[in-house]
Amino acid sequence: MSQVLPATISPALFAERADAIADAARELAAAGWTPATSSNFSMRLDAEHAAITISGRDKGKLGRNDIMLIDMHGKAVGTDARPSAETDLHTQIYRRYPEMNVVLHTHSRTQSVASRLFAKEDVIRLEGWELQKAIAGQTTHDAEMVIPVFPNTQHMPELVAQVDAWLDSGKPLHAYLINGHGIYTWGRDMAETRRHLEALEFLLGCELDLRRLSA
Ligand SMILES: CSC[C@@H](O)[C@@H](O)C(=O)COP(=O)(O)O
Ligand SMILES: [Zn+2]
Repeated sequence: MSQVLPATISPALFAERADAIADAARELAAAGWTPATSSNFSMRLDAEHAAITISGRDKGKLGRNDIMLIDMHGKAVGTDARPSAETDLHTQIYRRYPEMNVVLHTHSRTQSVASRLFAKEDVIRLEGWELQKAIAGQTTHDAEMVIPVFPNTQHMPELVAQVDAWLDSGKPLHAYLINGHGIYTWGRDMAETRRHLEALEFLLGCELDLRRLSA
């Protein structure tokens, strides 16, 4: 499946972003966070376009040809390939946060179990962990960081509406879990987004351990 680029996007830029996505995906897959073709990854290219993983590919074996171009409404651009089934959750972040350039979604065991356990409470409240400072803008362990857990659905507009409702209420949002599904987080560049994802994986694991030990 070939990718034709609009004249405004240089092949070098697309290749660089596609390689960055594939590299990150390979590393996250090696950590066991993308089982059975799950997870999806994207990077903004300009105000109107993003590069995103093609749906259904093994995320541990991605190359440049597994990444495609979309517009900010989630439509394929210059290819017949099918973008991630969860593309709308990526474009929503790019539309709502013009300063964000990377979105990562994974399905680790820790993320999956935490999403089920904390779904009853609708949110996970993180407080007192030094690693909260790995999230951009967080300056102390001594503040509460709230990660919502949204109900899962196969109907993407419902998920988008849940995230929109949270954002419209004015509450901060650094990441969210989807119940029984996984995590979404984002950042200004790949390094920041990877840091967010790693910190959240660690913090969710700590919260699970605390629940287990205090049961
Ligand atoms: C293989 S089950 C996981 C999928 O349903 C989905 O949640 C996912 O993360 C990957 O979907 P994809 O369409 O490949 O981006
Ligand atoms: Zn998913």
